Amino acid sequence: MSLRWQPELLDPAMPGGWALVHSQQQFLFDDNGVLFPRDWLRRLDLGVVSEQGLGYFDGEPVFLFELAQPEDVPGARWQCLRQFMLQDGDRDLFRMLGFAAQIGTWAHQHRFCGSCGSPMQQRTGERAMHCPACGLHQYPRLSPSMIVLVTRGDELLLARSPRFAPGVYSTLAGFVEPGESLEQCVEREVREEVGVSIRDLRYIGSQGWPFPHSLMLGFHAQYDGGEIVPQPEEIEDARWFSIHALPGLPARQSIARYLIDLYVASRLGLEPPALPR
Ligand SMILES: NC(=O)c1ccc[n+]([C@@H]2O[C@H](COP(=O)([O-])OP(=O)(O)OC[C@H]3O[C@@H](n4cnc5c(N)ncnc54)[C@H](O)[C@@H]3O)[C@@H](O)[C@H]2O)c1
Ligand SMILES: [Mg+2]
Ligand SMILES: [Zn+2]
Repeated sequence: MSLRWQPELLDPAMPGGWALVHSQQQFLFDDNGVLFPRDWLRRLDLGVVSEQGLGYFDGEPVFLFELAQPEDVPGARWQCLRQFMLQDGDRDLFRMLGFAAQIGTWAHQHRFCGSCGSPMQQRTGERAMHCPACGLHQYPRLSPSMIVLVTRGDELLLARSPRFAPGVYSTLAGFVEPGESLEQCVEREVREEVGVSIRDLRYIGSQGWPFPHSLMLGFHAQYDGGEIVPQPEEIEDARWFSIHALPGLPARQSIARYLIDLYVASRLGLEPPALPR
């Protein structure tokens, strides 16, 4: 893995450095990019709700200014995290922004103790919020989610959610529920979303996914039985597609796309793709 982006717990009391400005899944940027001199940003007097030391980009310390809402800054604009992902450029930059968005949103949403309502404080020495009144600790939130490509020989079961861009179909995904194993989650989600049963579940790989705080655990599975019945509201359409006539597919940077490309490559005897990180 590349070394341009290295997360690390930096003390915000440290002087200088660069800073990202984040609010509601958007980042401030200008002609020089998303990193601004931190001391210059300080003088703008923005509505910062949390400042976090994130790590090193190209060896330079990077901090985060989390704002309550996106504010106007002369000469700069705001752009969604998803847009940065789709600009097929710098993977390290996107990994840094994905990390920053998750830490910033988490810090913003844990300013007050969920147990007693007191203001929380940032802990020194670990990435956690701490309630001085009742002792509660809160760590950055991660939601394990499974994602699975169901296949039947040369056919792939792909579905579309009403949220997708027109014509795009993808693999099935869903959040793990308390008490369930990943295997049970995959079987349940496939049953709920398309009504079919599966067998020969095989774990393929994982991907951190900052929309909004998922850890994607990717599988291949074989179709076992049942007719496709799309889940009302969640699934607009689901069908079998031949590997020779695929519809619009998810972004190259997603593990959804990797699961599809990997299977197609194996059927066609092609070189396997690399797991996006
Ligand atoms: N990287 C990829 O390739 C890829 C592809 C597809 C989906 N995903 C991600 O997988 C995750 C799950 O996919 P889905 O949207 O199909 O899930 P899903 O099928 O479980 O349905 C989403 C709904 O589940 C509910 N929900 C249950 N637990 C939740 C939790 N912990 N956080 C938020 N909502 C919760 C909400 O009502 C939400 O609207 C999402 O974060 C999505 O962005 C990633
Ligand atoms: Mg789903
Ligand atoms: Zn408390």
